[in-house]
Amino acid sequence: MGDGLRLEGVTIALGGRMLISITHAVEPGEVLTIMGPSGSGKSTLLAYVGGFLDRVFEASGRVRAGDVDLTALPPEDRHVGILFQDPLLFPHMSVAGNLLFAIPAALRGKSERMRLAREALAGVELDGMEDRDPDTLSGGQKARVALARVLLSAPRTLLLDEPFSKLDTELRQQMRRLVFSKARERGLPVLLVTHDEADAQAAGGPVVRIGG
Ligand SMILES: Nc1ncnc2c1ncn2[C@@H]1O[C@H](COP(=O)(O)OP(=O)(O)OP(=O)(O)O)[C@@H](O)[C@H]1O
Repeated sequence: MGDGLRLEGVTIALGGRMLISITHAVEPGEVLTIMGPSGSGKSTLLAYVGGFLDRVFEASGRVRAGDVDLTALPPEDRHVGILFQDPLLFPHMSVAGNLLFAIPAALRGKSERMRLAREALAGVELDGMEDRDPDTLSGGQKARVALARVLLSAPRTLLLDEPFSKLDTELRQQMRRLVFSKARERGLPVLLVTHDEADAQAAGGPVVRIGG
């Protein structure tokens, strides 16, 4: 089981106006849903956790994963996995290429890397799709490749920025189940940003409402 995530006295302001003020603990496998009107600062909070907040914002407070203070680390050392609205697959690489790219560099053996990529594809019910071009996949399949890729990157926490919003109702339900079950299996704490109350309900965890 992984570590929990703690937001400790996190405040983010823009031009002297306070956008976010939050203290919250997220248990391993738990989803904290963050809701609020457009422009309230939801994506900004994820950027702070990921370490890529634009310098125009004034931010303070700590983000900890277990005993590790993520705020003291550069983004590449935080091991934070992110899924956005768009799957953001590299179009010039095969599905396997997109997956291999995410595997930590320390795992160098080619056949071992390929085995992990195949296993990750099977884990999102895309067995045998490794040679396909992303362009030839459906929206739901692309979303699952993006999920497989983020899981392969060995994240210690998952940030979800409206990752279901472009999927139709049925696919959205499937994708929610898949993402939340993977997070539970691996004991990953999750921050989910969404406008959709049904996402929050499916996530089953606490909901924080910001702004408005
Ligand atoms: N790089 C930036 N420079 C200046 N202002 C920014 C920047 N990025 C975001 N903002 C502003 O910060 C505020 C919060 O934006 P953010 O994207 O976090 O909102 P959000 O709640 O995620 O909105 P939405 O639901 O529309 O995605 C907004 O007023 C936005 O205009």
